[in-house]
Amino acid sequence: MPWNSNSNRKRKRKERPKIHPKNKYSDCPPDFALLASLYPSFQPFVFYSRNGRPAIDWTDFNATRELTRVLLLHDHGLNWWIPDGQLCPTVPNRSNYIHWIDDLLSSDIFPKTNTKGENVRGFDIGTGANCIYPLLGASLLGWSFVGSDMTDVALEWAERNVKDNPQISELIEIRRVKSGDDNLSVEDPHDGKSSYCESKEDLTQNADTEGKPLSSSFDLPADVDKRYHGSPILLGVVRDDEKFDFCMCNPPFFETIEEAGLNPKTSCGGTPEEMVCPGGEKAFITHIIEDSSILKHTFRWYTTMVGRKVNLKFLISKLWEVGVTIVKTTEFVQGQTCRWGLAWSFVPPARKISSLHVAEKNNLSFMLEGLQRQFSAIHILESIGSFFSTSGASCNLNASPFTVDITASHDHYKAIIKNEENHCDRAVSGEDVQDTSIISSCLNVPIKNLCFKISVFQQTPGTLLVRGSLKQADSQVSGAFSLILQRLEESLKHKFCRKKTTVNPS
Ligand SMILES: C[S@@+](CC[C@H](N)C(=O)[O-])C[C@H]1O[C@@H](n2cnc3c(N)ncnc32)[C@H](O)[C@@H]1O
Repeated sequence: MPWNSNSNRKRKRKERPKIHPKNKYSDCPPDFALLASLYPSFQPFVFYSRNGRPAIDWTDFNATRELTRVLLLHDHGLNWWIPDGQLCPTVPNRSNYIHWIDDLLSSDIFPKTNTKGENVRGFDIGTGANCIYPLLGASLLGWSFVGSDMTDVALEWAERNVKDNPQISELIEIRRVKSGDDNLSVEDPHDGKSSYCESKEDLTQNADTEGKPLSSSFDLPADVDKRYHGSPILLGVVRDDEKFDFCMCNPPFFETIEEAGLNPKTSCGGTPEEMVCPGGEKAFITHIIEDSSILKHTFRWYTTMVGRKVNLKFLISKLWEVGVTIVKTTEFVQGQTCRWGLAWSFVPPARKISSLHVAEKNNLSFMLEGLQRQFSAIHILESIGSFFSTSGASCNLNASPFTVDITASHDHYKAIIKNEENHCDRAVSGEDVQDTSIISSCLNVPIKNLCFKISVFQQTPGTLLVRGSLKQADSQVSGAFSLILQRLEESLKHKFCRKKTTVNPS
């Protein structure tokens, strides 16, 4: 198994390039011999293989649980335990997800609302008895959390794991999601009283006769049983007045417990309640997407783990259908296990506005991700040509090396901007109102001829980079150039990517 001798470490690190660089274990995997010498309770689980390397039996639940306990204690100062059979998390693996969320929050994709690390508030969907994400997020980064779950054992042990760590206990609230028919309320396990209850009417506005949510865009093809019909996930659990920076989720991945018990090489426990839900992760995450399309700006980022790549593709197409503004994915690899991280948001990206202020730039680029399969670089290039030529600008298209040279007068420029305003079903959020007023003032200032080149580069299948290079150095002209590039980006995404251009205000 991983994390043993130096040579093995090097080999494994090469094989597992996806461990996050900020992960405590990326350069320094756990040292079993050291841990065994420091923690006598761990010692019985460590043996030395023929080549003298310390190892543990990964098929022994007690061994993996004890390893998690000592790692949380030794490296994070956390007291932790779970009862027999509950899902046992691997600490390096779970830390990767936390660091990825930290990257999302620190990126400049959206306008900042939090100073890094301050008052970041997360929601862990299905925190489990192990409560691993709130414990790691609070101890590594000082984040506060609501951790939801619905089984008695998960709630009882998550509470215990929080209380046993007084240094961070104030940061974590464990919230009960009621299961069963009367599942439309949540309880605070501290006092057992219902702390929130959305009216059944509100929650079943789009419901069938059995109270199961109905949504045209979410119906899983011709298989009613595969639609999620369990307890509420976000809607009905999150309170009206709450805002979060992110939510995260390690969902019940499987449709049956037989499917769940498929990895004979490890024993990480996991009860049917933890591992299984009707329709599996596809149905569970589809329901999160459905909730997010109603809750919208309640969360800056919605995130989840996805266990199967085929589901990832399906879920990404659902996201574009509901009008998200951005989708991000990553891969979490550890040993033999590979999972994906999926993140989305309804917040308008900051770049749209900031590029107006960063008007001095002569080279601007954007990505076209999630291209529909039938389109390639040549289609994009031709579309770029017609985007400019319909406004009267002169275009010289070169199919090798995929460039278009454009010369546009002030009138052409005005036509490009106005045409696209009419064509695109543009957003009406506050930011876009501001955007529109800046555009009007830009259009009224006469500019010289604009000369620029647009180049198209293939990145990966389904992803292209479009770069615009202005041939003049003039701040007034580069402001107009920036606007043109925005319009081009909107137009191409609208035409070629599976994404709606409309951003509905929440
Ligand atoms: C795979 S476990 C994840 C546990 C923990 N977060 C981890 O990563 O090890 C999934 C958890 O989701 C919980 N769960 C299932 N449906 C839920 C719902 N509607 N709301 C909240 N939790 C739910 C299960 O009880 C279980 O604890």
